[in-house]
Amino acid sequence: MAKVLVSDPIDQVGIDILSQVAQVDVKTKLPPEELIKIIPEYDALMLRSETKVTKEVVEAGTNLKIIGRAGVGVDNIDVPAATRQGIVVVNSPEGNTIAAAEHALAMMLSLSRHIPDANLSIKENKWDRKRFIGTEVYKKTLGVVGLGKIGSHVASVGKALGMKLLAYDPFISKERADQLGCTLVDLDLLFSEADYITLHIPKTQETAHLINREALAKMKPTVRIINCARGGVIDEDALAEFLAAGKIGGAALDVFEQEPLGESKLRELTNIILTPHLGASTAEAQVNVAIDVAEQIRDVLLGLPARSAVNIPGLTPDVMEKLRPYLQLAETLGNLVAQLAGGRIEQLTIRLQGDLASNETQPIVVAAIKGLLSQALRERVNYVNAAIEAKERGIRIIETKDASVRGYSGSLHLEAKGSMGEHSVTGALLGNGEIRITDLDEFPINVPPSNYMLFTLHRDMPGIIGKIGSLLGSFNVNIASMQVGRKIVRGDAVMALSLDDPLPEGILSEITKVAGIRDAYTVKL
Ligand SMILES: NC(=O)C1=CN([C@@H]2O[C@H](COP(=O)(O)OP(=O)(O)OC[C@H]3O[C@@H](n4cnc5c(N)ncnc54)[C@H](O)[C@@H]3O)[C@@H](O)[C@H]2O)C=CC1
Ligand SMILES: O=C(O)C(=O)COP(=O)(O)O
Repeated sequence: MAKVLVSDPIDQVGIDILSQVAQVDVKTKLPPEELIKIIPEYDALMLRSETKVTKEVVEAGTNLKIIGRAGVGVDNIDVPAATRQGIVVVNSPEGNTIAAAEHALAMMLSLSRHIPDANLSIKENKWDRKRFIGTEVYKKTLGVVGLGKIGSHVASVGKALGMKLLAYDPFISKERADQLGCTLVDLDLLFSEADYITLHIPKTQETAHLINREALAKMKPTVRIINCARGGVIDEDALAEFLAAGKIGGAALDVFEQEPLGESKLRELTNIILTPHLGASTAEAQVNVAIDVAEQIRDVLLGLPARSAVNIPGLTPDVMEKLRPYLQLAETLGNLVAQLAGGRIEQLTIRLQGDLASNETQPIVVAAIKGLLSQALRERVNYVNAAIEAKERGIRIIETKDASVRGYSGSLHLEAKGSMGEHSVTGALLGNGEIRITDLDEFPINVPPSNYMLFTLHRDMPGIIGKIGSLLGSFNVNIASMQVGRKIVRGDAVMALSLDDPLPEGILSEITKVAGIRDAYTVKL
C-alpha cells in the first residue's frame, strides 16, 4: 500500500480521502534532518507553509510521486528540484481565496479603527475612547498590487465599501481591471496615490523587496500597508524604520521574511498589526484545500492525472482525456524513433499535421519526448521531467505544425538526429483510436505497433522476404504480420514485421548478412 506523509496540520477530511488509497502518517513540526531521514519511505507528501521542502528533502524522497501543497503558495517547495526528479507538485489554487481576501480586508478595517489596540485597552480595564479615533475607508483610495484571485476579491469588496480602486498587475488586461472597477496604473502612481496598499502577489525574483525604502519614500505619510501575500515582498527593516519615524501611517502583516517570526523590531511598534500567517486559516478554506489536494494525491497514486499540477503546464485531466490517444501515439513514435536512431540523440523534430496542428500541442510534444527518453531513462522519465531531461541532455526539440491533411485527418511525424544517423517515423490514429505507423524513413507503410518488431531497409528484389521469413523460422520466431513499403519498383524498400516473440541474440547480424539487406533494426515497444 502506498504511504503518504502529512507534515503540516490539515483538515481530517483530507486524511479520510488519502486513507482510501494509502497508509497516512501525520507527523507535524518535523526537524529538517528527521524529514530527510523518513521521506524515502513515502510515495506522497502533503503539507502547508510550515514544512520546507528543500532540494535535500526532494532528493532524499526517492519514492515520491507527488507533493501536495494544501494552499496556494509553493515557495516553500523546491519545485525545480521536484520537476527534475519527476515529482508532480500540486496546489489548491482557489480553496483559500476568500479566506485570504477576507483576512486582508479585516486587516484594513482593523488598521482604520484600531481594533486590536482598543480590544487590548478595554481588557486592561480602561475606557479610552479618545485614543482610538479612526478613519473611514469610504472614498479612500485602495491600491491593489496583484489583481489575481485574492486581489480581485479584495477589490470587489473595496468597491462595495465605496473605495476608489487603483491596481498594479502587469499580467492583467485592462478589460479585467475595468470589470472590477479598478484603474490599472504603474507602481509609482499607485504608491503615491493610495491611502491603503494591499499586496496580493507571489514572492518571485521580481517581487522580492518590492516594498523597500525607495518605494516607501514615494508613499503618503498616512498610507497603510497590508501584506497577506508573502513575507519578503516587503523589506521588513525598511518598513520598521518608516513606521518608527512616522513616515507612513501603519501596516498590517500576516506573513514574514522568516516564519515563525523570531526576534523582530516589528513587535515593538505600535502602528502595526501582526498575525501569525492566518490568511488561509478558516474552517471553510481548510476543508476546501484539504479536499482539493488530497483528491489530487489520491488520483496520482492511482495513476490518474492531477488537476492543478504546477509543474505540468497544460496537462489537466480534461486535456488528458481529450488527448489520451494522441499522447499514446506520440509516446510510441518517440520510443520507436529513439530505437531506430540508436546512440545519443541530438535533435528531435516533431511535426504535428492536420487536426493535430490545431490541438493543444504542448502535451503531445512532451509525450513524444517522454517516449524518446524512455529508452535511456525507463520509468524515471514522466510528463513532469521529460522536457527538462531533454534539455539537460542537450537534445534540441523543434516543433512544427502543418495544418494540411495527408491521408489521415491528423498525423504526427518525428525525426531524430543522433550520433548514429537520422531516422523518421510518422503515425496516425484510426477512427477507433488504434495507432498505425504510416511511414518509416519516408517509406510508406501501414502497420500497428506491437511489442516486438523488426524493420529492415533492403533492395526490393525477389526472394528477400522469403529468406527473412525462413531465418526467423529457424530461430523459432513467429511472425504476426509483415508489410513492405517502397517508393519505386526494384528500388529501396522497408519491411516492417510484427513478431510474437522477442528476437534472440545474434539474429540481427544473420539478417544483415542476407543479400540485399542494407540495415536491420529490432524494436521493443
Ligand atoms: N496569507 C495567507 O495565508 C495566504 C497567502 N496567499 C498568497 O497570496 C498571493 C496571491 O494569491 P492568489 O491571488 O491566489 O494568486 P494569483 O496567482 O491568482 O494572483 C497573483 C497575481 O499576482 C500577479 N503578479 C505576478 N507578478 C507580479 C508582479 N511582479 N507585480 C504585480 N503583480 C504580479 C499575477 O499576474 C497575478 O494576477 C500568493 O503569494 C499566495 O501565496 C494565498 C493564500 C493564503
Ligand atoms: O496558501 C497559501 O499560499 C498560504 O500562504 C496559506 O498558508 P497555510 O496553508 O495556512 O500555511
